[in-house]
Amino acid sequence: MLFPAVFLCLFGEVENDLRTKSENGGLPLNNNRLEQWGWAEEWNKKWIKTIESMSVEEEAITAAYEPARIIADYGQKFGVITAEGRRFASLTGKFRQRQEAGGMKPGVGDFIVITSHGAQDDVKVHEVLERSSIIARQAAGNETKEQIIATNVNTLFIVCALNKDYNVRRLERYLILAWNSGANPVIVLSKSDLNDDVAFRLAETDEIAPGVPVIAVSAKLGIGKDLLDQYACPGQTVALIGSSGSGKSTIINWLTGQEEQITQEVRDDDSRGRHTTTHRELFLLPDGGVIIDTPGMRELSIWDDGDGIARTFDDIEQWAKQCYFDDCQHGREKGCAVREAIETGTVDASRLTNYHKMQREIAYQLRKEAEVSKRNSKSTKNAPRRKKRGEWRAEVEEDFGASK
Ligand SMILES: Nc1nc2c(ncn2[C@@H]2O[C@H](COP(=O)(O)OP(=O)(O)OP(=O)(O)O)[C@@H](O)[C@H]2O)c(=O)[nH]1
Ligand SMILES: [Zn+2]
Repeated sequence: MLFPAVFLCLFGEVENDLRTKSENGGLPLNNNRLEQWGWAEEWNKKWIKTIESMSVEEEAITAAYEPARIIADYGQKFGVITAEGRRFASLTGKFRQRQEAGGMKPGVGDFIVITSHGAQDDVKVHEVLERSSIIARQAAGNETKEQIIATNVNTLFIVCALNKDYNVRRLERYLILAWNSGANPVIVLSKSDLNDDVAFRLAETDEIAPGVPVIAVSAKLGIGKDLLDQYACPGQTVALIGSSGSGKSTIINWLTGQEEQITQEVRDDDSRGRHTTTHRELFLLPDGGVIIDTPGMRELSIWDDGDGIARTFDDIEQWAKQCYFDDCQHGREKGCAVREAIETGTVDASRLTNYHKMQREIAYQLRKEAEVSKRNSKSTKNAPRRKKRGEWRAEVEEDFGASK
């Protein structure tokens, strides 16, 4: 046994002894509630690491630290799964201070360290375990800020309907986000009943997403569920992203076997109402595993801090290595291998256009970010007003124009 301390009883009797801080290494074998919600072996290690790095905070003097998972974000409060079931939780004062000082914000999917006194609303969030993946985008509006969509996701379903919503350029945008997240992307072409030539669309999508599984499903006709089930299985966390109306909620209902999303319990006490709770929630799948719904996106500005562009446009980057000039922009330069690939029909011209566009967008974000931090470091008194609508925004809307 690798971690003899791991299986000490953490959930049963709470030991008020401070020894529990270092000894309560993880989950007892006979408690499978968090395992149902995606807790796997790797989290035991992360749990020990986190607990050992923490001091004993005020709340932890009378209650031991316990693991939990965030399943919903209501703003001030979070919906969490603890050993006892669903609870509302809030950040400790110390955590909030850290966050206000620019520290990280917990997100849906996070495994966390809590203290609980058994009461419904008394759960405190002390710490977040190191994430295995972060699905994030550039926050809507003109702020330069990362917005976390979901964390600790194994597979990301990029959902695109096989109707007029279908748009390969938008899929490329989602792929950049996916590759940056650390989750494995799977493209799900939904509403296959609305298309007469699904095989054509599958092939077309394959071309722009080398190495990414592409599947077609119809929730309406019940076709392709087995293709989704291979990812949505025990111990796995799946999240869905895609435009508004692409069929994400319908897929969740289909996989969970629920007509209504099963959040009533939490929603009843949620003063912020129905709308917010139908979004960005984590649901349990009947055979194990969890699935996260995310809001339909009207726009998606990518937040590139990884190799998302390089992986999404790997074919272009490979051709570019063969260009005559190292700094070739693939315009009219002599000996451009990318142009040649386009002329021979190997690469689509609009794919190159999108590649340039995504690079411009990221460069613009980075410039803006630099400006903001420069401005923040000076007096804010004479700071120039923000532009209302940047050029990048118009380009994002162009990609999302067809969707609601
Ligand atoms: N024909 C057909 N329609 C579908 C299918 N799946 C979903 N729809 C319809 O598409 C519409 C949008 O589906 P939703 O599941 O609400 O889409 P969503 O992506 O969750 O939308 P947001 O919540 O706005 O992000 C609904 O009217 C569904 O009935 C399908 O397989 N075939
Ligand atoms: Zn070139």
